[in-house]
Amino acid sequence: QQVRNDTEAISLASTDFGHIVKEIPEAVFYPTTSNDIITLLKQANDNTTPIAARGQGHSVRGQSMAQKGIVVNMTSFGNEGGRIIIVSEGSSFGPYVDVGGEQIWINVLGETLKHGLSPVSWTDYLYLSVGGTLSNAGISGQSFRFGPQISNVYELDVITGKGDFVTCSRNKAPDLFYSVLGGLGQFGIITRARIALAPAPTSVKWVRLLYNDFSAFSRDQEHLISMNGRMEKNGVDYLEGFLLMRQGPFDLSFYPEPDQLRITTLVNQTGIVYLIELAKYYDATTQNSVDKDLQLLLNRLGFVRGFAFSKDATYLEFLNRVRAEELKLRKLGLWEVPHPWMNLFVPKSRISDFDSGVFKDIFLKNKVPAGLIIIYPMNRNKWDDKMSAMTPNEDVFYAIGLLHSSTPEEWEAFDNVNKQILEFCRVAGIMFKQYIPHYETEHDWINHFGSKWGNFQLKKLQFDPKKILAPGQKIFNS
Ligand SMILES: Cc1cc2nc3c(=O)[nH]c(=O)nc-3n(C[C@H](O)[C@H](O)[C@H](O)COP(=O)(O)OP(=O)(O)OC[C@H]3O[C@@H](n4cnc5c(N)ncnc54)[C@H](O)[C@@H]3O)c2cc1C
Repeated sequence: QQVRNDTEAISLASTDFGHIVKEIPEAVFYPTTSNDIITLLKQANDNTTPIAARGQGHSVRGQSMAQKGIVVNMTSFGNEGGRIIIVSEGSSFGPYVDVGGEQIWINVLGETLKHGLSPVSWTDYLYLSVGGTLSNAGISGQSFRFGPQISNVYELDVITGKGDFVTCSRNKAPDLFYSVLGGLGQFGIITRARIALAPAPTSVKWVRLLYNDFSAFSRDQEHLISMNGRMEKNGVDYLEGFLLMRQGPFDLSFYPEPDQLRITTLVNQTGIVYLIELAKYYDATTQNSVDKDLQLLLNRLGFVRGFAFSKDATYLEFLNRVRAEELKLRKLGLWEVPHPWMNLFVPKSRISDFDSGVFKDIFLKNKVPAGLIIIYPMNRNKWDDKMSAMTPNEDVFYAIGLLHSSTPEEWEAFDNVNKQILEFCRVAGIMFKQYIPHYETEHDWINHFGSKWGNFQLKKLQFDPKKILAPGQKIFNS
């Protein structure tokens, strides 16, 4: 059945991973072909019905919801067409894969690995849809070298808000291509993406290094991302970072049991331990040299001696690492809980002020439970400013994820901490950008898009003049 308004379909479409916002649609539409979506969008234009594509609903603030509108549940898409994931190896720009916008990245990886190939840029968690991550940017520890996922797209099929089917790329209908990438679902529904591939490694050295000093930590992170050529052999293949804070909570399961106590002691002594997580990929041809290469690299870094931990994983295990966390949390009933998450991009020139004002003052001093805090730098020249995604205006900026899980009673307290952080940045004049942004007033959106706002508005008029798409973002209907 293509249109459903039963309780099950409606209640799924009126919630998301955030468990904070609830917006109830009139109905949920289950398309199988592009024509289904075209017909729906043409009708919706006639009636000005709000329409939201829902990939996996892993937004945290209702971005894939449509109050009194129609949610397009993309999971049914492609079921009749058979064209879901196709790997092509011979082309002038190298191997690529054509994937449905509804596909989740774990399945893209599974298919491409059968050919010994893999996308190069990832998100930490792979059960997100291609259309959903390309509507934001898609970032992870590979972004410093390859850019976000949106930098690795060759072509898209998009059904615009007007209901027109358009194949677009840097050369063909480039306005639509650039608008849609990072475009928060405002211009069209992505039904296919052509994504760059490269030979896949088989294995990974997965390393964590502990620091008790922020400046040594950030210096090393910035040094590691400066080695960012596509074929770079001496650097790392993945780089992220985390915080371990005295007040917790933190998870020590990565580390050998005999080391866990001394890690806890280090955290208690210093209050905050900064942790670099890096990975070096290898395969049969490099397995004899990878340990030596890694050692050479580590010798030059300033982590606390004796606090380097390494393990081997398959490439698949490593990329799919968050799945193991998900399954653990699900078992404890801690996955489907409120997630008042906030992600920021902070310019390198102000990162140490952010450390003092947010990590040391707001969190540590006030003993605020910190949840998972992720922090790692990226190179802006790997992003394409013609795309809709926003970054700070500096060559290097840090992605900071403040990923709290909470009880239904407590999420507002965490959200108040988020507000305090935003206020701190405002007062300190830190020119950050929100990633996976959440704003509720036009004024804030104008501020977010800065000099791109005029063009963003124009493209909205061109591709979705009735402003029916992705109302849950609250950009044009706040
Ligand atoms: C556990 C977890 C880990 C995460 N880790 C990362 C990470 O490491 N890096 C990162 O970058 N992000 C990460 N995210 C955030 C994630 O990338 C975004 O929330 C993304 O939007 C989720 O994809 P989705 O398929 O669930 O999208 P949805 O929540 O379903 O949709 C998001 C937006 O995209 C629109 N949309 C959905 N499908 C389409 C389509 N086919 N065409 C056009 N628009 C569409 C929706 O209307 C909505 O506005 C994480 C999220 C979670 C829950």
